[in-house]
Amino acid sequence: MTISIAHLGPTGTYSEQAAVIYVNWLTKNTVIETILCPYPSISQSLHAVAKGQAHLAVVPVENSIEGSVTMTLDTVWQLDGLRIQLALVLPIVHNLISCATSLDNIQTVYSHPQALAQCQVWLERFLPRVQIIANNSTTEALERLEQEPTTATIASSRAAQLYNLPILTSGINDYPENFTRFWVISQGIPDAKYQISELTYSHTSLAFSVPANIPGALVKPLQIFAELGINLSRIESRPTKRSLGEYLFFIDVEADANETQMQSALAELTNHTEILRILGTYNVLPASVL
Ligand SMILES: O=C(O)C(=O)Cc1ccccc1
Repeated sequence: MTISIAHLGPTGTYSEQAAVIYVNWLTKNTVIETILCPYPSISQSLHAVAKGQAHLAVVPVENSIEGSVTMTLDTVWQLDGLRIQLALVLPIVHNLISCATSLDNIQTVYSHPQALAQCQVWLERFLPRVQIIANNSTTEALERLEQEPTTATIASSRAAQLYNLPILTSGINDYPENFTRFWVISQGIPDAKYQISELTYSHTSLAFSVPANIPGALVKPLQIFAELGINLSRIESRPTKRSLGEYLFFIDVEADANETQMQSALAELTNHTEILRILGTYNVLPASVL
């Protein structure tokens, strides 16, 4: 069986790097064969899965410095039926890739907004006068660098290698401890063949809207987990896009959705939420696999 895996392209993105790690793990642990399919945006890779054009998508969801990748959260909410099969966390090391011989010759820097944000102090210090242009991905502008020696891109060393381009300065992220969490996402019911086969799952991700914008609307959903002694590892709000000040909540819970306590929590949660989506119950690929 061959499955297609959508990811943010063109080739060499951090998302592709995460997809390759997942593919290596699949190859070692299953008989599944894979084909990687680059898409021009995170949203398009998720739409490809929703439309059945790809079996899976590997998308960034959260960075330890910059926080949520809002495009991922918004699209996962919008496309009902997507399921998280697995998570993996990748260390991120950004590099300034350019054919310029010195920083003084650079006029424009391109990259994905997350990468630009993760290097903003470095950029202000070493390239305070350059024009900064946000792209859909860290690799979108790489093909122009050879023709435009006054431009640079922030991307991975793997990307520099793939495009045969020089790294002018390496390790330019503002914080050395820089990690991004990726989700492996499918459409429909969870599928054991894409997951780490263990008896239980370590995480469950939920998203919900609350019935009314009233005092305490969020307290009750949170109280359910507190009272059952279930730990939350993340909470994020996003605008509903219906009216100013109305939010959706994304919650990661350190528990298996199939456990009895979680089943009670989820049943109770339906009484205190407007729309409740269980985005997935899954494990995290161990760091030893990276
Ligand atoms: O543009 C990429 O390479 C991506 O995969 C998005 C991204 C950007 C910066 C850090 C992690 C993921």
